Amino acid sequence: MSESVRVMLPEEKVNQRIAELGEEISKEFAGEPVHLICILKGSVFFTCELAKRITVPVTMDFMTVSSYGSGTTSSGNVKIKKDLDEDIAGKNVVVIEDIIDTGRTLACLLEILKERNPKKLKLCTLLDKPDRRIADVSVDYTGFVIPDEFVVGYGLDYDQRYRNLPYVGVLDLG
Ligand SMILES: O=P(O)(O)OC[C@H]1O[C@H](OP(=O)(O)OP(=O)(O)O)[C@H](O)[C@@H]1O
Ligand code: HPA
Repeated sequence: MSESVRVMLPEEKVNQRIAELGEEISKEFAGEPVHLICILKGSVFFTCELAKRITVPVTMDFMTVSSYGSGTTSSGNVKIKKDLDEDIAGKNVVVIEDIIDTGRTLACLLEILKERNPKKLKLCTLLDKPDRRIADVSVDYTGFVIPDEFVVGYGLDYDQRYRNLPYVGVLDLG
C-alpha cells in the first residue's frame, strides 16, 4: 500500500483566501471584539492563521466534540469532550471549522451554542463539501467549496496523520 497526497489547494492560495476571510470578518464586526471558537483538533491551523488576519480585538477559546449517532436525525448528535473555558453570553462568537462535510457535527453544535445566548453566532469554515450534506447548516464565511474527495492537510487528518501539511491535498490510498 503506497499512500500519496495530490495537492488540491496550494499553501499560497489557502493563505490568500484566509487573509480575505480575515478582512471580511473584520469589516463585518468593525469596532467590536470577536470571540473565536476553535473546534479541535482540525481547526487549529486555520484558526491561528485567521486570527492573525483579523484587525478587531480577538479572544479565543477551544472545544473538542465528537459526532455520533445514526443518520436518521437531521442534526445527528454531538458529544462535548472538552467544553469552552469561558461563557459566551453576550459575545460576538465565530465558530471556526476546518471542514463541513455531512454537516451533522456543526448543525448540532450550533444548537448547543445558541442556547448559551451569544450576541451573534457565526460559522466560518475553511472547506465546504456540500455534496455530502445531510444536515442543514448555514455557513457565514467559507474558504473554499470542494468536491467530494477525502482531503488532508492544513489541520485535516487521516488516522491522525497529515495535519501538518501546509496545503490541502487529496489522499490516495494507493
Ligand atoms: O460535517 P461532518 O460530517 O460532521 O464532519 C466535519 C467534522 O469532522 C471533522 O472532525 P473530526 O471529528 O474528524 O475531528 P478532528 O478535527 O479532531 O480531526 C471536522 O473537523 C469537523 O468537525
Ligand atoms: O475530507 C475529510 N478529511 C478529513 N477529515 C474529514 N472529516 C470530514 N471530512 C473529512
